[in-house]
Amino acid sequence: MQIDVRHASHPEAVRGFDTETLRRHFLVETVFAPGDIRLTYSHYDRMVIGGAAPLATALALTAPKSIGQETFLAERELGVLNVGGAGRVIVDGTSYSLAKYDCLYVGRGAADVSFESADAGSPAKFYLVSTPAHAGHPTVLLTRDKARHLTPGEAATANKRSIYQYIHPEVCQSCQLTMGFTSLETGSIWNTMPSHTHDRRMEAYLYFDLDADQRVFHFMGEPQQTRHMLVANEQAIISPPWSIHSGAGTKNYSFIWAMAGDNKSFADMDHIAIGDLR
Ligand SMILES: O=C[C@H](O)[C@@H](O)CC(=O)C(=O)O
Ligand SMILES: [Zn+2]
Repeated sequence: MQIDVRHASHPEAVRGFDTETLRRHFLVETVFAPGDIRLTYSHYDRMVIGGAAPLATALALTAPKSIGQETFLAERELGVLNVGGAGRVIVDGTSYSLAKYDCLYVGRGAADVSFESADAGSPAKFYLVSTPAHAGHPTVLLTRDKARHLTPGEAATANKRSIYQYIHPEVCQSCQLTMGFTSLETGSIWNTMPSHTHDRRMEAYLYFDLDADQRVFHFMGEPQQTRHMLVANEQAIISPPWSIHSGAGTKNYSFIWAMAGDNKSFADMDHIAIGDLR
């Protein structure tokens, strides 16, 4: 297991970042390393994102020094969403089967968490998001049919999409974590346009189901100081609370979004008119 610590950047500093510096601070190039767990610890709201990609043997979630606890979830909650083949997450001896697009919420205090693939030839890819938590909520398996399903956007603006909300106040209890995924229809390429910010919460995206030779132009930055990063399949971005987070793909794709901060609202976004972006 490896953990990469990313400190928070002030928006005034980010105005001067070149491409490599932007990518070093805000892009996670390797989320899934076969047979390993890779984590990135962001100091924005202390969100940890990463991937568990088990092959023939199970992978255990241990507590690196950055977490400061005996066990990873001693003071944290965890969301797991599978974007690979079928697999299992074992939490304190209880095994949960996750097909692709299934999600598991693991409450604070779970001591032993491990990940297995059902078939090493078609390995599971568990995307992980963990945030500090000060109460224990029940661990719950959320299959795709349990998610809240929204269908915003239009073909004319190339943003017709399905949003599946899993770790969401109407679906499951959590302390501060919200998590789900969004899938664009063929021919639609824009996510989150018009853009928004929510300084109350940071956000992270994992782009997936994107063809290997295609890319997403991910837009970030203050609304009048936008920058972009070119993102490939199964790469993640960290979105600071002050930043827009919108993407335009060279083809349709999906992405897992997750947020942490002062509330779990989806209704308080600060929208930015397209004409006001710079
Ligand atoms: O604050 C909410 C997040 O940015 C995502 O839920 C947005 C999203 O999935 C979309 O517009 O497609
Ligand atoms: Zn957002």
